[in-house]
Amino acid sequence: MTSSPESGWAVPADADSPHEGGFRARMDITTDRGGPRYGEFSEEIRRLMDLARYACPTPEITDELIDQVRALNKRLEDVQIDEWRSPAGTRIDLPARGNITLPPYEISEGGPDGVVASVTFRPFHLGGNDAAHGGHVAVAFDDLGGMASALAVQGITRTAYLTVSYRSLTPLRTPLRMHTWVENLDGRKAFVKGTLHDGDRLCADLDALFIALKPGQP
Ligand SMILES: CCCCCCCCCC(=O)SCCNC(=O)CCNC(=O)[C@H](O)C(C)(C)COP(=O)(O)OP(=O)(O)OC[C@H]1O[C@@H](n2cnc3c(N)ncnc32)[C@H](O)[C@@H]1OP(=O)(O)O
Repeated sequence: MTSSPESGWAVPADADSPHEGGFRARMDITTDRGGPRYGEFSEEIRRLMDLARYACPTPEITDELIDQVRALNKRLEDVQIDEWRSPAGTRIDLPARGNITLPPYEISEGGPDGVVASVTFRPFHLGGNDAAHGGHVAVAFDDLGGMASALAVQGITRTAYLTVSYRSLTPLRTPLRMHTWVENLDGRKAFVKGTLHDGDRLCADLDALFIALKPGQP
């Protein structure tokens, strides 16, 4: 078992792990894990986060909610699995590969010219004054910048640096256009640029370096 002493949370270690360096040496992709309604489950979890972010329950309702969320967590504890086989991150048929920790996005283009996606920051991605938190904007750039670099090097990359310039407020609940592309490929180094637009308005742009991992590199 791999465990986190702070929370007592543990996931079963995979005796036959496909992890041989990088994020995932063998991409074990399937759209079956979690079942046909896994996308609905992810969406309900996001909705839970949205509602919790803006909720102001009475003490009695907080007591009730704790019991209900504990029961839900208990149910999820029973079906824990290692990161390499969890649907979250491998369900390529779902927004953001089914990864509920990412701002949900849907890719419309992905290839040598980069990646174009529609990203929607949810109410729970609030930074302040109804605008997205800058950290969540960086998360979206990291993932889609990582995808553009992975496509360019045809392998796994890791972020060496990532600079986001915030040009105007990024709205919540609005489909936004994110474009990431490799400006320059120099050996293992992929210099990536990116933009995030709300219609014609530039919300943020990206300047990042991703490094292609060597075989076996963690
Ligand atoms: C399809 C699926 C898509 C999924 C996308 C998911 C994307 C998510 C991406 C991430 O979030 S990754 C997590 C955040 N990143 C990290 O945790 C990385 C931590 N750092 C490292 O692991 C290593 O430092 C790193 C792999 C980035 C580089 O180490 P290496 O030992 O492989 O490279 P090395 O130090 O030999 O440097 C290689 C080249 O890069 C240059 N370099 C490395 N780090 C740099 C840096 N920070 N700034 C500028 N240049 C840098 C370095 O100077 C050198 O240049 P030259 O080849 O010209 O000599």
